[in-house]
Amino acid sequence: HMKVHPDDVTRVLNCARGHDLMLEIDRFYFSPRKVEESECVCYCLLMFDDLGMVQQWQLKKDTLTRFLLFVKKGYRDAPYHNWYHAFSVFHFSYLVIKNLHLVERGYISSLEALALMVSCLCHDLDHRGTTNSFQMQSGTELASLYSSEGSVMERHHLAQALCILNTDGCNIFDGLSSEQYSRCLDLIRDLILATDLAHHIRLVQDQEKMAAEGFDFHNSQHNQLLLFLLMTCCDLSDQTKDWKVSRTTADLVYQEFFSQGDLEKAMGNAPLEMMDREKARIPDLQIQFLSHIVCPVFKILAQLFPEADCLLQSTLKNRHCWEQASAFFARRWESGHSSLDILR
Ligand SMILES: COc1ccc(Cl)c(-c2nnc3c(C)nc4ccc(C(=O)NCC(C)C)cc4n23)c1
Ligand SMILES: [Mg+2]
Ligand SMILES: [Zn+2]
Repeated sequence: HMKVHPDDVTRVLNCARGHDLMLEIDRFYFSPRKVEESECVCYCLLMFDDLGMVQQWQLKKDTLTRFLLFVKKGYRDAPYHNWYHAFSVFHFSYLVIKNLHLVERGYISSLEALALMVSCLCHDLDHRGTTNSFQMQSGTELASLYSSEGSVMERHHLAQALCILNTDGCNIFDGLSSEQYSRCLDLIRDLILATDLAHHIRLVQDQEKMAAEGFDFHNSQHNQLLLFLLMTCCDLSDQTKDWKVSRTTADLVYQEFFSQGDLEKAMGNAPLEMMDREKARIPDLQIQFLSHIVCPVFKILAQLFPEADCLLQSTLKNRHCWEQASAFFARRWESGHSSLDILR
């Protein structure tokens, strides 16, 4: 089973002690993928501290460090769904809490902010780089455990998160009252399960209605819809960065998709076109994904928070880049070329 060495904890605590937050780490345009892997855990500590959470929730730094190291070890080295994805999703939760002033303005409570950040860190734990439908179709052990409830992978990510919290010396919430503790675990459960895109697609019309009507601070439904929206925004946040990050992320996602497609073909199942390396047209698929999923989500966020307009603009700019790439490839596909090399 996963182990964390005491020297690792000491090394992170020493790193955090003398460290300031990296310049501009709290800006929306900052890409967390630039942080050295060996410094990520130290920066998680600094971000929790920067938001006053260490103080407010009496988080013990050695417990938090051990928890973070277990979470980092809990991710596999899949092309996309790895520790860096978790770290960047967590970083974006820090950005929205800090830059949209979510707690001070009363949109979410400080406990919800804590649960949001911890859920982001844990939301894809032990991901194998394959989808929920792949679990069901190939009858994996995770499907046999969770397929009756749906959201197979998300239930596994949640189980892994709870397992780490129950590991000796890793319960970061042991400074919370029993009422706060159970509320926090309920939030983490709902927030991790909300990262299933199928769950998001069921809710997005309600979220659009909420943004159109205006956020109602006395409506607990609006509070919950906002928390789920924030989880999806964090999970898709690579698409709010510059073109190089957006394109590189798409590369990694399609590495996973095409590997799954290869597996499905080997098993005699026909993969979705977006998973078939022989058929997928990445620029066109990305235009669809940005148009149908990503841009609508950041449009809702920008309607609720004017400061978030820059995020919507970035996703629209990235979609435009894919449109130009698609037009370019359409000409090349006519003349028989097919590699994406020009995008390097
Ligand atoms: C928020 O939860 C997730 C879960 C899993 C993934 Cl891989 C992603 C994700 N993160 N970045 C990407 C990029 C750049 N392209 C993607 C293209 C298609 C899809 C996809 O799942 N299409 C199925 C359809 C029913 C929507 C997901 C993509 N994606 C997000
Ligand atoms: Mg996921
Ligand atoms: Zn994710």
